[in-house]
Amino acid sequence: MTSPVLVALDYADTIDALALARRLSPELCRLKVGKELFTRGGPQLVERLQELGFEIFLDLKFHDIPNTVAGAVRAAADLGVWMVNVHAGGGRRMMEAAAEALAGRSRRPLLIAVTVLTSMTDEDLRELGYSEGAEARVQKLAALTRDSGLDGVVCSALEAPGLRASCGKDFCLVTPGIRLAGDAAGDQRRVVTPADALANGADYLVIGRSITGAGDPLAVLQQICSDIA
Ligand SMILES: O=C(O)c1cc(=O)[nH]c(=O)n1[C@@H]1O[C@H](COP(=O)(O)O)[C@@H](O)[C@H]1O
Repeated sequence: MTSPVLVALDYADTIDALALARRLSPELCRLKVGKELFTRGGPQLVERLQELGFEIFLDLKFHDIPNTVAGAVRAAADLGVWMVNVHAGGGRRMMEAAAEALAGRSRRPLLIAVTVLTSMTDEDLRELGYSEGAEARVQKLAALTRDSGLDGVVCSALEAPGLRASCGKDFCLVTPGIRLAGDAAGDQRRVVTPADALANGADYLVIGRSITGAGDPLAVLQQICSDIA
């Protein structure tokens, strides 16, 4: 599996999610199960997608007290998922507890922290009381994430060059907010094309509606994979 594409299965219905998965191929992508679909389909759906041969990014963005997040991450690992995430805003002790919960497992998911959501702008951050912009805030949260022993971060590919320089080549950069030329940004604000995201140093591209909303999702996925090969 060399494809960097993670297809976001943001569906309200498990039947639709499974139908899309059956049209795609584990050779071309991994699948991301987020809050909406997991709340509908639960662990059983994750297991069914894994039975189809897909590796799963369980995107539940855990953000709670350290003990609770450690337990949630352990539960995700027991499901056999490939990647799981927490919010870096939960702080050092929360992230350390999450990393500790996975320590010593023979097979463990990659543990990643969300920095600043790709739907947010500098103005949104100011409203929350942060004087720094997204770039500086992502840098700060990524450094804390790395120091807390996690494998990498979720960020916009706009921040990837700076993070590659500061966090090193082995720090995993997962980038949503991916849009094909001409696609509507929708609720996303910090958007980048697949080729530019990889050129900026991203390891993985999270792509939802550009694929799931297409008339022929497999054709779009194949086109993306050939464009970035
Ligand atoms: O953690 C994520 O995956 C995530 C973090 C972030 O900052 N921004 C973001 O869009 N995501 C997820 O990435 C996906 C993007 O979907 P599209 O905007 O449809 O490509 C959604 O499932 C989001 O939940």
